[in-house]
Amino acid sequence: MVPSASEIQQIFNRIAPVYDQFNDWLSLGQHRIWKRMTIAWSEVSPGDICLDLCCGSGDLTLLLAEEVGKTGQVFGVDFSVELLNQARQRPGKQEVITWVEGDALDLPFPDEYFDCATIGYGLRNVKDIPRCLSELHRVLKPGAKAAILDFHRPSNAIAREFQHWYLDHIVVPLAKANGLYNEYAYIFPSLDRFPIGKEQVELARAAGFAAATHYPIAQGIMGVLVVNKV
Ligand SMILES: C/C(=C\Cc1cc(O)c2ccccc2c1O)CCC[C@H](C)CCC[C@H](C)CCCC(C)C
Ligand SMILES: C[S@@+](CC[C@H](N)C(=O)[O-])C[C@H]1O[C@@H](n2cnc3c(N)ncnc32)[C@H](O)[C@@H]1O
Repeated sequence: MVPSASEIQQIFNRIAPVYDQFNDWLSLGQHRIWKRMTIAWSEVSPGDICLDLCCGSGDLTLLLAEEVGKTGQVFGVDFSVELLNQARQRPGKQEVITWVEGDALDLPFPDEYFDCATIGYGLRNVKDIPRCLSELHRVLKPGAKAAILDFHRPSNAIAREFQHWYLDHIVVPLAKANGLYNEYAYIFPSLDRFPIGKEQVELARAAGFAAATHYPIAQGIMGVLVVNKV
């Protein structure tokens, strides 16, 4: 069964206390590299006004904040109050960041407001991917780029087998031991129905992005969709 938006919100509120620690453990620290690659693809520059959509505990938001310098601004948007609370407490360049409790499907920003944007592990979790992409397109300035990091279903059969095995035998048991079985068991079905790279490119074009490229990373277990509003 596909969870409702409020069930998704509850999943992330419940995992908030362990979210960062689990990401480090489960990815053996690799998610930090994938997030730095995402920042590079966003082409963030000093002085930019940036959006980190579905910011969660704020990894990408804090990385963007390092790049925009003193004159830039970064907005981190999420609908999980508990993850936003974690984000607010983290060390880093908080002075250029505004944390916003909001819905990725109905963004509280004017048209053409942002110079660049990121989404980390958010697109797969929203209820309406075309609408999320269309909102992203609306709030970006002409010429702006966005980089969207998420799980991906590898085309290589060995990598695909490994991904299934890892989710079933490492991720879910660790979560279960910490009373979070349902929350982490949700990752596999959400990945199973998530469009693959080629389909993501088509969705981005339909949302109005003139250019869109999907880059598989980590043997195709993850991917970054880079979109450009021309
Ligand atoms: C970054 C990670 C998870 C983010 C994440 C995303 C979600 O949508 C969730 C939904 C519900 C609960 C939690 C999450 C959530 O934490 C961690 C990802 C780890 C991966 C499962 C795979 C890591 C595999 C390897 C150890 C790296 C292999 C690299 C290689 C080159 C093959
Ligand atoms: C897996 S977490 C990713 C957090 C962070 N971006 C990262 O890379 O670690 C997915 C996030 O998407 C948020 N999310 C899902 N649907 C949303 C929506 N409609 N509006 C705002 N946030 C949403 C969740 O609350 C959660 O914080």
